[in-house]
Amino acid sequence: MATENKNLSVYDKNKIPNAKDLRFGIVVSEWNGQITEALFQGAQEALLDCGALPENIIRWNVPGSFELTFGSKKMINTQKVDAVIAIGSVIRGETSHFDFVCSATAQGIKDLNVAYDVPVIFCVLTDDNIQQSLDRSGGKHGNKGTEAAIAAIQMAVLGK
Ligand SMILES: Nc1c(NC[C@H](O)[C@H](O)[C@H](O)CO)[nH]c(=O)[nH]c1=O
Ligand SMILES: CC(=O)[C@@H](O)COP(=O)(O)O
Repeated sequence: MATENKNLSVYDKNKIPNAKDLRFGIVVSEWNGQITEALFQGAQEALLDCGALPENIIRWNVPGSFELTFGSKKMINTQKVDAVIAIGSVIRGETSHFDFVCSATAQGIKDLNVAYDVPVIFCVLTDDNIQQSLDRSGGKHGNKGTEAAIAAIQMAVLGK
């Protein structure tokens, strides 16, 4: 199902575990800050709505999406979190740099999920234009940050 057929912000709170005892790290890329701030707001609001305590949400900023892997690894190694949400916005430019940044970021975050026992949620928009990014960070398709927060809660309690 493509995003256009699903609202990223819709969740059934009754089916989501309470997050009051969970600690979350959120690593936010500063590239395309208008978009990543909206994604962060969506994620933070959903975590709080599901019972997370404000003091249990630790936010770090990194320069760009490529640095999300290192930032998430350092968050895991130093902050005793139950899940990490990696937030980024990559928008295609004139060159193939987009492909390398997207691929490296996706692979890097996947590698963290293999190497560590802390889930790292891929909340990185990889869009062809700014409108697609706006539509997925609080626009007509909802907020990917909300979706990522719900996934973070679900993965944090998986197997417990
Ligand atoms: N063009 C975008 C970037 N580029 C920067 C890289 O992510 C990285 O910070 C740089 O190559 C230094 O290592 N990053 C984004 O997050 N979004 C973009 O659209
Ligand atoms: C995703 C990128 O790195 C891209 O926005 C950079 O733009 P350009 O390919 O025009 O240098």
